[in-house]
Amino acid sequence: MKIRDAYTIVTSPGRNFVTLKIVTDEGIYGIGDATLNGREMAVVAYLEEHVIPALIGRDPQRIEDIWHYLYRGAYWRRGPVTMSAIGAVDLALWDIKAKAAGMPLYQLLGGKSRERVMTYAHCTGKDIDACLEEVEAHVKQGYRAVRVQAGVPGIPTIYGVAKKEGERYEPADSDLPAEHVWSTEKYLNHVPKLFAAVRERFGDDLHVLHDVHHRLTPIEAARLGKAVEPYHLFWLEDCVPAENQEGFRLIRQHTTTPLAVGEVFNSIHDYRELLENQWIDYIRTPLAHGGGITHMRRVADLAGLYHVRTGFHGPTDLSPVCLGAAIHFDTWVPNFGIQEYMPHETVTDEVFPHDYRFEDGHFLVGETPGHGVDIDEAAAAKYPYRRASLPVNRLEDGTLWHW
Ligand SMILES: O=C(O)C(=O)C[C@H](O)[C@H](O)CO
Ligand SMILES: [Mg+2]
Repeated sequence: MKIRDAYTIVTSPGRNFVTLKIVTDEGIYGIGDATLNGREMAVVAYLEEHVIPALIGRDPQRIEDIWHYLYRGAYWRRGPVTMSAIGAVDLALWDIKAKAAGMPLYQLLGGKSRERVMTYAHCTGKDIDACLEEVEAHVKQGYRAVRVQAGVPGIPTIYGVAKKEGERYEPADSDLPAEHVWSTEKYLNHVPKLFAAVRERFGDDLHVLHDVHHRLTPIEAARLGKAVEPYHLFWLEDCVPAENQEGFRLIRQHTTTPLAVGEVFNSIHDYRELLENQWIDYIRTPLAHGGGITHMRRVADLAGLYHVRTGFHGPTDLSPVCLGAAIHFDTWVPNFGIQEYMPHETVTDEVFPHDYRFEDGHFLVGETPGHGVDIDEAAAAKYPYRRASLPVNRLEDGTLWHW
C-alpha cells in the first residue's frame, strides 16, 4: 500500500476545523484532526509545505517510522504547530491501518479495557445559582461528573462562562483577541463558595471538577487546593502555567486536591518531571495536539507507572475526528480516568458523520473499521474559514496576564 494523495480541508461549521485526509493507492483513506484553535492556518501551512510532500509514495502502514521521520527527522522539534501536524498524520494513518485490518481502532490498540467511557460536562453560570441550575440539568441527563465554572463578582468576563445568558460559551469569539480583566484576589475569595454550594445541594457522590485556566501562582494554587479539600474535587485543572514544572512541588506539598495538567502540552518531555515526582494526577493532552496515538500512548504508559490517569481535553475546538479517536483510546487505555465532553453543534456533526454514541453520561465506542469518523467534503465546502482568536487577559492595572 502507498500514500497516493494527502490534502487539508479547512471548514467552519459553527467554528473552524482543519482536517487532513490521506488517500492510498488501494482506495482506503484515513482522516486526522489538525485543528489548533486560533492558529489553524499555521498548521495548514506546516502540513502543506513540509509534511504532505514528504508523505506521498510512503507505505501508510509504517506508522512508527513515519512518526519518527516527521519528529526526529525535522531539525526543529516539538511545539504545538509541529505536534498538531504530526498528530493529524498519525490519526489518519491509524484510521487507515484499522480500516485495512477490518477492525475498529480500539481492537488494534489492544481491545476493550472497559465497556463505556465516563465523561464530564461543562456547567457554567453567571453566578453560583445559575451554575447550580446547570448542574441539576446535567445530573438529570445522567452525567456522573461535572465541571463547574461561575462568574465572579467584580470580574466582567471570565473563562468558561458565556457572555450572555442562553448563549454557548465560545472562547475564540473575535477576529483579534478580545481583552479580558482578571483579579486573582476576587477569584480566590469567591470560588470555594461555589464548591460548597455544589456539595450542599448535590451531596458527595457527584464528581466535581474545576478549571483555573493557568491563572494562579504556585502558592496561590496551594491556597486554593487546600481551601477546597472539604469538597473533595475530582480534579483542579491547570492551576498554574506549567512551563515551570518545579512549581508543582510547592502546590503538592500543601494540598491533597488532585491536579490535572497538560491541555497545552504536546510532548512526553513536558510531563517528565511532573510524572516522575508524582506531582500530578491526570494528563490532559488531546491526541490531536500530542503527536497522535503513537506518542500519547507512550505518555499514558509513563503516567501509569506513577498512578496517573488520562483525562483528555475534549472542547468543541477539537473536531469530532479527535473526539472519535479519543473514545477508542479511552476504551482501550488501562489507566483511563475521564473524558471531557463539550457537545459539538449539530452543523459540526453533520460535516463529520461518526459512529460513537453518547448515553447516560458515557460514550460508547463504535464498531466501524477505523476510528469511526468521516468528513462530508461537500458539506464542509459550504462553511468557509473565518479568523477567530482566543482572548488575552490583563490584571486590573493593565498588566498582561495568563488567559
Ligand atoms: O476545555 C478546557 O478545559 C479548556 O480549557 C478549553 C480551552 O480554553 C480551549 O480549548 C482553548 O482553545
Ligand atoms: Mg482547560
